[in-house]
Amino acid sequence: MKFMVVANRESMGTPPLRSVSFDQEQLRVSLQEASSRALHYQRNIVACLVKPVEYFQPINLFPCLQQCIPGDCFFWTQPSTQTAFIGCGSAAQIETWGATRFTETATGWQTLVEHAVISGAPSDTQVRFPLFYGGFSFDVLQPTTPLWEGFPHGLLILPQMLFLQEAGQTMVAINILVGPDDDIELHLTQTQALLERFQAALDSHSTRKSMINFSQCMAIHDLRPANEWRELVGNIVRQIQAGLYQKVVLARGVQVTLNPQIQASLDVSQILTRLTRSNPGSYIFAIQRGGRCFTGATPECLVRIHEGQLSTMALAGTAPRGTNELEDEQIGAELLASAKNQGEHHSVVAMLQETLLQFCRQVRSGDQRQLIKLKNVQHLMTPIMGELLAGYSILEVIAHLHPTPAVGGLPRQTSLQAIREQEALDRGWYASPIGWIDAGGGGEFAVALRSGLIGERDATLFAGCGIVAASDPESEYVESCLKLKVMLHGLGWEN
Ligand SMILES: C=C(O[C@H]1C=CC=C(C(=O)O)[C@@H]1O)C(=O)O
Repeated sequence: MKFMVVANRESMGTPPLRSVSFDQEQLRVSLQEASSRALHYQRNIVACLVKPVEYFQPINLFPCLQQCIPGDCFFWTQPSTQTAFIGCGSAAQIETWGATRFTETATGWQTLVEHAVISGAPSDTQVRFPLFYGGFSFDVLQPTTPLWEGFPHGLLILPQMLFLQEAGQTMVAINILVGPDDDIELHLTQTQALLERFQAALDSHSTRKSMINFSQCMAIHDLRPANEWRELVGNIVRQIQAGLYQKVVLARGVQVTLNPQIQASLDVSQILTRLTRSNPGSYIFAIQRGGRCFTGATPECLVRIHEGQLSTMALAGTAPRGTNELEDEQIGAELLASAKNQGEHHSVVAMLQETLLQFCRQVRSGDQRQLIKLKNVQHLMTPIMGELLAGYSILEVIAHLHPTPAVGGLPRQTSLQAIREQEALDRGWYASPIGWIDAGGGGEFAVALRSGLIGERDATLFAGCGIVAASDPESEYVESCLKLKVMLHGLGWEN
C-alpha cells in the first residue's frame, strides 16, 4: 500500500490552532436552507458547515474535545500519513443490533447524507461532507456482557464537531440536525455555546502535563488463567487436526487495575500520546462512550476507499522482533519461510481476494513476501487493491469482509462457532471494524487489534493469535503477550 508523505506543518513553522469561529450569517443561511428542506421532505436534514483551520496536533486537540463534550468523543490518526479525524458530540447517531446491522447502518447513513446542506467545504477537498465515524462489534451472536455497555453491534455517529486532517488539508466541520419544526435561533445559540466551550477548552489546555509511569502501581491479571488458555489452544489444534476447521483465531483478555493507593486515574489522552509515539505506522484510535473508552494502536487496515480505489491488506503470521538488526532480519527471514505462518497468511489473502471480486474490477495483490515491522512483533503482510464498482459504499464491503480469517478463522461459520463456545471472552468491539465514512461512501476502517477498553481506574486488554494445525500453545501464548504489550505500554507500564 502506498502512503502519501506530507511534510510536518508544525516543523515548517505554521502556527498551531488557537481559535475556531464560524460566520453567524453563513450559519443562519445554512440552517434556514436545512429547515426548508426538512419542511419539504418532512424529515430531519443535516446542515454541515466546513471551514479550513490552522494546523493542529491531533493529540493536543483530543483533550479539548473531551472537555467540551465529555463521554462522547472520537480520535483517529495514522501518524505516518498525517491523517486525523477527531470529533465530539452526536448530531445524529445510527445504532444497530443483530444480523442486519450493516444494511440498517447503510440505510441510516444514506438517509442522513441525502439532501444534506453543505457549505464552506474547500472545492479541492478529497473527502465529501458530512463525515461519520463509528464501529461494529465482533460477533452479533455472542451474548454481550455489561463490560461493553454503550457499544452496540453497530454504531455510526455524525459528530457535532469534527476536526480533520486529510491530504494536507486541515478543516473543522460543524454538523446540526434540523427538524421540520425546529427553532433556527435555538440551533444558532446552541452552536455558539458549543464553540465557546471549545474555545474555553482550547485556552485552558496545557501541553505540559507530565506523563505518569504506572509500572509500580498496576495489577495485571489474566481473565482466563494462562494454563487454561494454553490448554484451549491445544484443544483447538487437535480439533483442527481432526478436520473440524482449518484455522481459528483465539483471543485472551487481561484486566489491568490501578492499585487503590494511587490517586491518579487513567488518562486516555496520555494513553493516545504513548501509543502514537510508539506505533507511528499504526492507526491510533479511541472511541469514548460514557465512562469507557475503546482505545488501541492497530496495524491492520480492513479497507480504505478513496476516489473509487479500494485497498486492503492481509495481515497474519507473526514473529517477535530481534534484539539487534541481524537477529531481527534472521527472524524476519524465518517468518517469510515458515510453512505454518505462510499457511495462516494465505488463507487471509485468498478470502480477501475472493470477497473483493464481488465489489471490484481488477483485484490485484502486491508482493506476498512483505514484512511489517512493529515495536514488539513483525507480521507477514500482503497489500490487495481493486477498483470499486459503482453503487457500493465502504459499508457493504465491510459487511462482507468482517471477520476476515485474520481475526475469525476458516471456514468462517464453524470457526466463529468454536470461538463462541470455547473462547469464553466478550470480545465486544475488539478485532472489529472501526473507522470513518464520508458522504460519497468512501472512507477507511481498520481492524481494532492491539486494543482495550479503558475505564477510570481499570482496563481490559485483548490480543489474539491465529491457530492452525502446526500451532504450539506456548509460542502462541508468548505471541499474545507481545501483542498485549502495545496497550500495556500505552497505559504507562514500562517493564
Ligand atoms: C488477532 C490479532 O492479530 C491478528 C493480526 C495479525 C497477526 C495475527 C497472527 O499472526 O496470529 C492475527 O491474525 C491480534 O493482534 O489480536
